[in-house]
Amino acid sequence: MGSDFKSIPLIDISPLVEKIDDPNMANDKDLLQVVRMLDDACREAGFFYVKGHGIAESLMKEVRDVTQKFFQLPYEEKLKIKMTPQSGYRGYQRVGENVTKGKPDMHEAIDIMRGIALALGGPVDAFEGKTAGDPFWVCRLIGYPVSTDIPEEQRTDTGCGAHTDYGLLTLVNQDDDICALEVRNKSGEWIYAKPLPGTFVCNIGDMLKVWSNGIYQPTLHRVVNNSPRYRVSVAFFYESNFDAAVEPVEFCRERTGGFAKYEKVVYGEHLVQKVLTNFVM
Ligand SMILES: O=C(O)CCC(=O)C(=O)O
Ligand SMILES: [Fe+2]
Repeated sequence: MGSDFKSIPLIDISPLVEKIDDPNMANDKDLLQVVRMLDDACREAGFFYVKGHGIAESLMKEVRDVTQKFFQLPYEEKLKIKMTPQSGYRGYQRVGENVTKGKPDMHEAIDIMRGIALALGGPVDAFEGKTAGDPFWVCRLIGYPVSTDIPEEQRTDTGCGAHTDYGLLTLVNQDDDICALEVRNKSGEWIYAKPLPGTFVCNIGDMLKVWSNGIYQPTLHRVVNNSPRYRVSVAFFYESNFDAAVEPVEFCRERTGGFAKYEKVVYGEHLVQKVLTNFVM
């Protein structure tokens, strides 16, 4: 579990995308090969790139361009959609408002999500009648300013401090010409997840560790924008339902000595605990 990987694998998932609704998918050799590569990547690095996902590179770029445009607006404009408890913790977060391990992160962001208001006791009506049992996802648009554009008294050296993601799987559409996302291997070296145009960088989160009884381990990562340009990324977090009780599944327990290495976790509780320690208002 975990290794001294020096680079992050790139996986062409087109056989999987093509056959995803095919009842005979389990007999497809190309598809099985993709599944094997995904399995290896989750065991070794906890990180992988995907191509062949079917989303046009032009659309991925457009999403980043719109994100960039929003963050260029005057601060007063951005504040019109400010993230508050009343907004269900959706909306705009200024530079320094997000905190990782006690240190303010040098990024601004917009969170678009559902479910979390219920978990945090926010207004349920903001969520169009959705209930706690609905699948949970969060989309986060992130901007990392050039450090000299941040007032010196606010400035730290990290765009986003070292962390693992909370949920199951994260997909990141990152700027295609700025190297800033770093992933830690077992020896403690930081390996760049350098941009590969047209790909998503994917990584597994804390819940997949519990579910797989530790066969898959989430990997620490951080963002440091040392480039002379503003960087944007768009992250999609795929998560457990907030009321889901996640525990090691039986076939993973059998493969790892027969007993559960992790206790049952109610996802909403894990999330609230992590989000509240990551947030200042
Ligand atoms: O901006 C990135 O490339 C990654 C951001 C990240 O790790 C996160 O928001 O959890
Ligand atoms: Fe992350």
